[in-house]
Amino acid sequence: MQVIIFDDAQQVADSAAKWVAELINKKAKPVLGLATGSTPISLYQALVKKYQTEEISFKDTCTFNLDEYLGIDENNVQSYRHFMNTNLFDHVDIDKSKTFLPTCAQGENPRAQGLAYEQMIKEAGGIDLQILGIGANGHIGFNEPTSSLASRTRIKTLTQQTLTDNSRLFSADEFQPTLAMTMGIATILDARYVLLMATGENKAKAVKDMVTGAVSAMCPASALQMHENAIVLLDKAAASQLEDQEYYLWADQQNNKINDEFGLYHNY
Ligand SMILES: N[C@@H]1[C@@H](O)[C@H](O)[C@@H](COP(=O)(O)O)O[C@@H]1O
Repeated sequence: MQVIIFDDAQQVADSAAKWVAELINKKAKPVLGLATGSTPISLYQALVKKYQTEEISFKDTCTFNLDEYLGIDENNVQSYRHFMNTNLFDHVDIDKSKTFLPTCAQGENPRAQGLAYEQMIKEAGGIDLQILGIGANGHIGFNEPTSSLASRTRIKTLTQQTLTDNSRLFSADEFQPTLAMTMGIATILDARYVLLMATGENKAKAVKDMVTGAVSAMCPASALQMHENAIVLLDKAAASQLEDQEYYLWADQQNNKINDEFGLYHNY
């Protein structure tokens, strides 16, 4: 796990955008895994800027989102499809027919939908780079604590903590779904690279558990310790409970020299 600590959230977003841009520019048919939540919004803004300045084009990129609420219409402003359209897809040259979310409409079988999503990822050649945020309870996607580390795309019941954390995004008269479809932890671990962004003090405990805690279903993000290419981008507040901050900063300086010479990716 490569832990990189930045002064602030904007630097985290700029660094994440650099990883995405290098992938998009390097691969003929990049497959990008995307996340929702407030953390990656600044990444998407940075990517839109890079598109506007012609540093990148999304025309050959295919995307798979981590999760989506169950039975939600894509025109509902609370749907993650709406989130992706308004934060990224509507502002770049991506072909929307190549952007996928693990949807499950009313009446559809969530188990069959989960299997179909896994198959689609496989047919696209697998995910090159998966963007992740982290929940305050250590969840990734909607893989709540106790999720199997071998889980695949499926229906998941959200925890009270996640519902409370996300309730800020819903107005009082709006229905807040309690069920979601999410890529599983094994699905996420299959990505060639994973890039987790975490900012703010309220993520510090989850970040500590993920980076230095035991690999455990109680902290789903800790499964990333088993990933060959997991990069964790943190601002100082999110890194504040890590004991080895000096070491991470020093190791990053060494890595930067290698990155400057050989690029960020090594196994394409
Ligand atoms: N399913 C999403 C996660 O993918 C996201 O990482 C998490 C944290 O969101 P935020 O970045 O808003 O803190 O919230 C949601 O539950």
